[in-house]
Amino acid sequence: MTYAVKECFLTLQGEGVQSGRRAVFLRFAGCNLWSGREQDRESAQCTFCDTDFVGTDGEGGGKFARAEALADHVRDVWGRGCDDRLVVITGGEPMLQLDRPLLDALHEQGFRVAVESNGTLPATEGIDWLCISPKAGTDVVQRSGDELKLVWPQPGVDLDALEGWDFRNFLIQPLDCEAREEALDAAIRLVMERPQWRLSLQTHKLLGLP
Ligand SMILES: C[S@@+](CC[C@H](N)C(=O)[O-])C[C@H]1O[C@@H](n2cnc3c(N)ncnc32)[C@H](O)[C@@H]1O
Ligand SMILES: Nc1nc2[nH]cc(C(=O)O)c2c(=O)[nH]1
Ligand code: SF4
Ligand SMILES: [Mg+2]
Repeated sequence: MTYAVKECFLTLQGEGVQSGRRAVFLRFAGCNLWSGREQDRESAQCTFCDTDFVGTDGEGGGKFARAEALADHVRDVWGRGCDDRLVVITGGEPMLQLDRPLLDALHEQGFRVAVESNGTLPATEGIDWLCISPKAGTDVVQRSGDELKLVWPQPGVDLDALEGWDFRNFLIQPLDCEAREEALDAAIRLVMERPQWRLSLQTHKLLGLP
């Protein structure tokens, strides 16, 4: 399997329960809910994406013919001499490309592997931290994991149904858009009304980190 990587860089995890941790971000190219082209955004299944995941031309991106070569690249981006290695695999939609050989190769290099997925594809066995971020109107098949991170507001989402899914943490993340202040207010209101949810801010954006 050849892996198409948009970019691979070292930063802090900005979102969710693990936010603030040093992590290599491995961003795969391509998504099953949007082509990534602006002219297709309105007709896409996911219309609010904040990410460029098209092609392999980003920092640390490229095509990798073997899992071991990609895991070596991730290790090099992490740097030498630090333990507690963490890689966050995202995209695009990572479950289009993340397979068992890559998970094994990353574990072999001493990484804990976190994944950010839209949940429309079943997660590969062996992921250490699974974050699912459902999109309204899509068929989410992956209904268990470590954190469910819902971008808000999203018309058409059934919160009562989501609360029945098997997640250890329920997070609400304000939609980054022109109306971001209204989105933040709506997210805070939701947490005040439903205390099992916690606020997730995109702290890397506040900090000017990638
Ligand atoms: C770019 S997505 C890639 C992973 C996967 N495709 C997914 O949607 O979960 C990474 C995270 O950013 C969130 N996200 C995307 N666009 C956003 C926006 N405009 N505001 C807030 N969060 C956003 C997604 O919901 C997801 O949790
Ligand atoms: N710093 C930082 N943290 C993140 N957490 C999830 C991200 C993503 O795009 O999946 C992301 C990202 O793009 N940057
Ligand atoms: S599913 Fe994720 S990567 Fe795909 S368009 Fe939506 S937010 Fe972006
Ligand atoms: Mg991002």
